[in-house]
Amino acid sequence: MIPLHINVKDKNVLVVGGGKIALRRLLLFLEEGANVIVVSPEVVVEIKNLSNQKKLLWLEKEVELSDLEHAFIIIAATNAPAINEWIAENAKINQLINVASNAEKGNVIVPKSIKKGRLTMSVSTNGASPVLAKQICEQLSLQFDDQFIEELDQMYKIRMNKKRKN
Ligand SMILES: C[C@@]1(CC(=O)O)c2cc3[nH]c(cc4nc(cc5[nH]c(cc(n2)[C@H]1CCC(=O)O)[C@@](C)(CC(=O)O)[C@@H]5CCC(=O)O)C(CC(=O)O)=C4CCC(=O)O)c(CCC(=O)O)c3CC(=O)O
Ligand SMILES: NC(=O)C1=CN([C@@H]2O[C@H](COP(=O)(O)OP(=O)(O)OC[C@H]3O[C@@H](n4cnc5c(N)ncnc54)[C@H](O)[C@@H]3O)[C@@H](O)[C@H]2O)C=CC1
Repeated sequence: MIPLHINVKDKNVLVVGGGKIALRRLLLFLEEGANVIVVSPEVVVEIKNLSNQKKLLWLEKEVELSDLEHAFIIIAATNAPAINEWIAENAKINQLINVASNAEKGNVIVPKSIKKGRLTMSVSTNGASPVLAKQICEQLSLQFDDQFIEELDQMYKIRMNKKRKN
């Protein structure tokens, strides 16, 4: 696996399942301006609220083949591993698919990530220990204080100015 930072703004993201893992995943995508569709017969109250606020579309049903069609990224996060794997098997070869119950069945994994201004840190243990990935990422992020983040922003502005002149 190689790490990539993907721009998901205005991209269709299908989240199958409506539990706490689905919620954790979809919040990441909503923050980045993706169009999130949740397919699940039941959802946690936070997802219900987001649906009422029109921040996402909730389809109150079990997943069907046709739901997968227009998704750029699919998150298979039901509590039935067989359903999650069925989703992965039926995704098209060029779709990105995350299987929450078994990373190896999908083609993307969600690392632990922390954003501070323009700095993004992300850590994956390739499924060995998600808890350790979280700890390592949090420790890493302590090395960068607010002043560093402001300096980074200045660097960005200077760099953009230079690029414009070239
Ligand atoms: C492969 C991956 C797939 C993916 O991309 O989804 C995956 C898979 C699995 N996680 C499982 C369990 C837990 N995962 C967490 C927590 C997190 N898991 C995250 C990522 C990933 N988890 C991806 C790999 C990351 C890497 O490579 O290091 C974090 C970092 C990011 C995020 O989830 O946002 C997030 C940090 C939390 C935060 O920030 O709060 C906790 C603790 C908690 O929830 O607090 C537990 C319970 C304790 C335990 O079991 O260790 C199980 C077993 C499920 C079962 O038993 O049914 C599987 C399935 C399997 O291993 O096959
Ligand atoms: N990647 C990670 O960080 C972690 C992954 N997991 C895995 O994530 C999965 C989900 O965990 P939770 O959110 O805690 O489960 P949960 O039990 O809280 O939620 C499961 C959701 O799936 C929905 N669902 C069930 N069958 C469905 C179907 N046929 N179509 C559509 N939706 C369906 C249910 O309505 C429910 O909303 C589990 O498989 C678990 O193994 C669990 C912990 C951490």
